[in-house]
Amino acid sequence: MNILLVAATQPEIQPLLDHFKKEKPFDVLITGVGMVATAFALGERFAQKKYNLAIHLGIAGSFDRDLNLGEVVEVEDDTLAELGAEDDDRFLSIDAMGFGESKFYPINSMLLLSIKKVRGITVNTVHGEETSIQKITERLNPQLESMEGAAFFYACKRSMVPSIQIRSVSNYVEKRNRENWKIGLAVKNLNDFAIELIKKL
Ligand SMILES: O=C(O)c1cccc(C(=O)CC[C@H]2O[C@@H](n3cnc4c(=O)[nH]cnc43)[C@H](O)[C@@H]2O)c1
Repeated sequence: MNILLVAATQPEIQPLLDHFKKEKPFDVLITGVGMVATAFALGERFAQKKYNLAIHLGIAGSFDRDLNLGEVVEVEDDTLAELGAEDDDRFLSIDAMGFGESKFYPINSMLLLSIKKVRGITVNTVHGEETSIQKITERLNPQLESMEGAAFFYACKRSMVPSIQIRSVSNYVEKRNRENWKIGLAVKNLNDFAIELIKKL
């Protein structure tokens, strides 16, 4: 089975790479941060090689205070939150404009994971201001945000590659304060989970 592990940055999956140092039963793609980098890197890779499963691993911000910092979750749908147009004080999604779709899903990977399933959004600009957080909460009520997730699902859908997105909460979405972020904990929990998952595949 050809498995592709995808991450925006290498530090997010370094413990896993160290664990499987000698023999990696998967390929690795470090895309760079953001949707554009992710879509390009995946398009390029999928044109070169056929995969049976792509797994996106990364940290993320949570809108949902019922999720703990460091909690590992599966993103069950992911929306390109900024793709559309302003119509005075209303936001018109790309769907409403009739130009396409903004919400993407994993392609059935047949994996049943015993972690929470959450609604994600994907953004170019990390939310860090109260009014914008309130607005996006009213419009899409997301639980999690990342800068790559929907682009990952999009590329997998276009190439018909079974996909799964696993994220660990590094911070709450709030007025920006990096001191509150628990990146170390999130990376550790994400990698512990992913190592066990890969061993079972
Ligand atoms: O500073 C570090 O040590 C460090 C180690 C690993 C990763 C990072 C990153 O900053 C990764 C950026 C990555 O994280 C996602 N992310 C995390 N929190 C949020 C958020 O609140 N809103 C949106 N995205 C978030 C994002 O997908 C970035 O690609 C640092």
